[in-house]
Amino acid sequence: MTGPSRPDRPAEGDRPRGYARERGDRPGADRRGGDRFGGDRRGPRRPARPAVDLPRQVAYEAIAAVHRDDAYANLVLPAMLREAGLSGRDAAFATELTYGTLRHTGTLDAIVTDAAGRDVQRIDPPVRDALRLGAYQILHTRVPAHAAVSSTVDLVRSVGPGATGFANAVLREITSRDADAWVAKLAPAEETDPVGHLSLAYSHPQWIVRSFAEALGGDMGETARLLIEDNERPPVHLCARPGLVDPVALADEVGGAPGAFSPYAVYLPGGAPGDLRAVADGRAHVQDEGSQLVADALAAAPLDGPDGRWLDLCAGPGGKSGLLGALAATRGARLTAVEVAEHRARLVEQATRGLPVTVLHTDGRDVGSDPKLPEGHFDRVLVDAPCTGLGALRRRPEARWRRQPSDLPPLTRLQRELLTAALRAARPGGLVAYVTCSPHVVETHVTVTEAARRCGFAVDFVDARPMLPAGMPGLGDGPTVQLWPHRHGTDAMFLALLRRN
Ligand SMILES: C[S@@+](CC[C@H](N)C(=O)[O-])C[C@H]1O[C@@H](n2cnc3c(N)ncnc32)[C@H](O)[C@@H]1O
Repeated sequence: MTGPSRPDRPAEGDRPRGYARERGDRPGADRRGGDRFGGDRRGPRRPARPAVDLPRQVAYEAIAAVHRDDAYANLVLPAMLREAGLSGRDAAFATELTYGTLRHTGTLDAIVTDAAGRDVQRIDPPVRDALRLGAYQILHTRVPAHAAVSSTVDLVRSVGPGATGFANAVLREITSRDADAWVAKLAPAEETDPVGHLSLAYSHPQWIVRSFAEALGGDMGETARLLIEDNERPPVHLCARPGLVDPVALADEVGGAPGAFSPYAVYLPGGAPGDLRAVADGRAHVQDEGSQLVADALAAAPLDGPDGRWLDLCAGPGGKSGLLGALAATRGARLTAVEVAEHRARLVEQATRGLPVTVLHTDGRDVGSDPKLPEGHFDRVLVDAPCTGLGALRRRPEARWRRQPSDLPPLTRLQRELLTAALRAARPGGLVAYVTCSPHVVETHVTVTEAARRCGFAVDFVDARPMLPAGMPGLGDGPTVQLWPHRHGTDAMFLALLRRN
């Protein structure tokens, strides 16, 4: 690996002048007391001349906050956009830069390492984040290369002034190839190391590529299509709550389109769904179509005997409880929604206001010991278990780099315990839906099989496929269902339907 020759490359360990986090300075902060984006908090706001245009400055700040403070991009970015007064195309550009850079970080880091001739981890963090942002613009946007380079060098001038020459040289080297040519140079051969190849080509950690490939039966071509989909901007779906609004009418109202599969889904063209009247007044909520389908499948499954007591054992923040609560209202049933985290239990209360839902702030594993969660009591039980979230990576751009294989053992233990509790909560003949937004087989098939084997009473698998819309393609051989972004346009939700005997 060689880097460009550059006499002005900072020496290893050089801390650029003026960069003094230990004094409380933050990259981009105005040392005279101004805010991050040029305002002066000590006096009346006056126009400031930022070194970099605001969308790039905001994207940089969001990326830096994710890496420096372990922030979540989907939480910090909207606040930063508001603070900077960005909207419309500028906000969309800042969002694209932030999310795109975070998603592609693995591949961008390999390219920066090669172009710099030094491991990206040894570059000062503010300069490193600026280079990632610059590399993303060069390789994945229509920003002209010279503009991407000069704006990034301007950014480095404010966040790591000693490194402008270095940044300029690295970025120029990156412009020497397009994204495909960089992958051809740096990725291992597809034939000898397919996982390593896909990992570098589509910017996912190898262990995640391996787990997707396993869940897709070893089909590397399909795995590649999934990884590509994970790098796209995810669609926004609304759930038109049954009994409260018709989805076609809702689609008209919001300028969207009825969904392809869920009878409640409306696809939004863009914008801020939180601002919609239908969401504010509780006729609809934001929810991936796959989440709607798995919750609806539980409600749709045939059941002998009473059908008035429904339970959601992992309810926060309340998306599936919102749909199940609305369905319960149309069928004279009542939903008990359990959530262990207090603030999330409050979110469930907000999400189910006006619906026949009782929210319990308690541990779902307390079935049998909590008098409000008696054993053998419920007709339909949902356990939407805490999981790695590998099926929703397109919605959380930094998540793929944060998750580790070591997250699996504690999560799968909890999943087994919650599913066992759900089976105990169901009455004989009652139905349990086990759901994850992860396709990792350890969280799906292994968890379900183990819990069913060890729960202490007989359990049957119910074929879940007929509970999904007729004609829905790509549902596999059953009895469980795995949805996929690249097949169905949904998050990768897993569903197993069990009947307690
Ligand atoms: C995947 S989320 C559920 C999403 C929810 N069903 C929805 O559609 O909005 C899992 C939830 O389970 C909660 N949880 C984790 N451990 C729990 C436990 N022992 N008992 C009850 N809830 C638990 C988490 O706090 C989290 O809110």
